[in-house]
Amino acid sequence: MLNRLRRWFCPDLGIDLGTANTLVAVHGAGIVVDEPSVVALERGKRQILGRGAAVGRLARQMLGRTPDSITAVRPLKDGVITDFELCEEMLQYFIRKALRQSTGLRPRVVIAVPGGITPVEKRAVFNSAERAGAGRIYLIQESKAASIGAGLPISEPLASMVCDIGGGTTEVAILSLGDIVVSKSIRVAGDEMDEAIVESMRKRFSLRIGTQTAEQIKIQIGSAYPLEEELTMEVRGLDTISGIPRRATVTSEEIREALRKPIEAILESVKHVIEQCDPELVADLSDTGLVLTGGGALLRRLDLLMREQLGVPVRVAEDPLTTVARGTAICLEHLDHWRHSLDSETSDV
Ligand SMILES: Nc1ncnc2c1ncn2[C@@H]1O[C@H](COP(=O)(O)OP(=O)(O)OP(=O)(O)O)[C@@H](O)[C@H]1O
Repeated sequence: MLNRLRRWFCPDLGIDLGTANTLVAVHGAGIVVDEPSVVALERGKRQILGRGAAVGRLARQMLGRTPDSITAVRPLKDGVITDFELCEEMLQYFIRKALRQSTGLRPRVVIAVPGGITPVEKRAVFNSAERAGAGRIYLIQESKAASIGAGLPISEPLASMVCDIGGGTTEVAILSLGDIVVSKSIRVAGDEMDEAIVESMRKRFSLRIGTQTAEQIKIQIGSAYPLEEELTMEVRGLDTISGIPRRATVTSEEIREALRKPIEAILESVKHVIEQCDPELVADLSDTGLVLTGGGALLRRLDLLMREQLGVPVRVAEDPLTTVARGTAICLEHLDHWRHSLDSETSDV
């Protein structure tokens, strides 16, 4: 009763602290924060602009287009915190936004983290969350949160497989009886795809573009497998020889070729996980298949390529960008069931 009252005043928060986006989910209210993981600073200073409000969407608009006096920074890279102070301020901003009104109480939070993070990186997440105002803090592996969010029957004695392709990391796991049986986390995901497009534009078209433009190209015409109708897009950039702005028309075939390496790396990690798994569980996969989550799952026809290469059914989760955050919220809802398998720490509540 006391707990329920406490939660009414200060709801528990599920957080997908991502390289590209941070999402906060509240039980009963769904996703209440969905913003890019970016902060804007005055160049040479450590203070976030707008008295700490230039965070998320507002800061992202500044990324790559900032006047010389302003710089926009992402506090995470490859799924882990690279700037502790800024990450803490960003988290604080998002937690406040999610709670709407301050009661002085510290919320319980479940934070999704990549499977491959080191103890030092884990500590950084605990510390940032604690200083950002969290009470008891639980860490859950992203692949597990993704499986829960995608509604996979992971508590059953049956293999479920998930591949979460985010901005900084790809998390692949086979789960059964509530836990991860085999997993792999690689630091190749959406950001690496954007870099591959930047590189290809430079080599093929002698055109310099930023990663923001590369991401737009990926989203607009990117694909992993031939399309029924191939697409084109006009891209603006700087001619690497003359140094003046120029346009070029790029095709989806060219972008597919540019994305070949990162996609191959992701496919290899999925194959590796399948190879490591017990044959009995692998047999289940021909029925249960693989579920793709994370923003990278939205790449056109990635499911088709994977199905062809892996020989198991592959489907994209519903609303893949929010699957991990929804998984953390479900986990909070059934904390007694999941608690034993989570890392946890508490600050003075
Ligand atoms: N339609 C799309 N096609 C391809 N990629 C997409 C699409 N929409 C978003 N993305 C990519 O998805 C990535 C962001 O996904 P997501 O929000 O799941 O990652 P994250 O949780 O922030 O990262 P991580 O889990 O690595 O910390 C970005 O690289 C973005 O470019």
